Amino acid sequence: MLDVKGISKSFGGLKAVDSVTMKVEEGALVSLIGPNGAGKTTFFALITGFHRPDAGTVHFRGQDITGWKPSDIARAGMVRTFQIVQPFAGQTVLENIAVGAHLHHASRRDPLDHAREVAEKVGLGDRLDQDAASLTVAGRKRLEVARALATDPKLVLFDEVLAGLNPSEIRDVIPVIRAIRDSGVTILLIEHVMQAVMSLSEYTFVLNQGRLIAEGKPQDVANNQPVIEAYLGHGMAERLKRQREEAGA
Ligand SMILES: Nc1ncnc2c1ncn2[C@@H]1O[C@H](COP(=O)(O)OP(=O)(O)OP(=O)(O)O)[C@@H](O)[C@H]1O
Repeated sequence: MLDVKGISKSFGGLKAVDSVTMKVEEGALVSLIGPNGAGKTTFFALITGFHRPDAGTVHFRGQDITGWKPSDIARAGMVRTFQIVQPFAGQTVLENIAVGAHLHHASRRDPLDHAREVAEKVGLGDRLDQDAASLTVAGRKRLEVARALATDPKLVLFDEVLAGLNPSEIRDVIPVIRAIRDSGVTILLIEHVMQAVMSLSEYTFVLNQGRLIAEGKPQDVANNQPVIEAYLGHGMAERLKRQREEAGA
């Protein structure tokens, strides 16, 4: 479905994304993790057309989409969410969702009907007429998911949709994400909430300082020495191992 080869992006002297290669299969639910500043959001921006790569290619559903505009990539079926959710002020939840639906359904069907269906899916069905600006953080996150879904994506990129939520809100949203995948949408998510990474994703990619340093099943990746070092600092993997051995001895 998604085939990224050797993609790179520098800002001044900083290599934010450094020759990253990644494949996501159709129907997968995979995650992209890494410490702050690792390049995750920049990677999303590169593959969805918000930044132009310095090098590398992006193929989506067999088509070379490198350098395409975000709106054309969305029309081809790939959309991203944003970390900072900014609803259109003065508009209702329904209207906010319908903006995304309009992108695809202008000539086919009523965008408001489609938006209603999407709102149900993400648990906003009872808040359709509320001013979107009055939603709580959790509500705004659901709205961001809904706006992406309203474009009828084949692949959706979620950028920290669980950030800022409390544990019970996270528990509520995890089944929503799973249901989206089960409805046939492929998902790649950036996530810091490890509970979600572990329980949701079947496969994980790890970025550090712009480079892909590990990939595999989340449980395996979490025990991978370079990954532990990237998160906790140099020498940490060895120290943890020694602690575990001492505790077991
Ligand atoms: N537009 C920009 N101009 C200059 N530097 C940038 C720009 N966007 C990102 N960077 C830098 O690129 C690096 C990667 O940033 P990015 O936001 O992609 O990381 P991230 O992994 O998403 O981090 P976080 O988990 O904190 O969101 C950082 O050092 C950041 O400061």
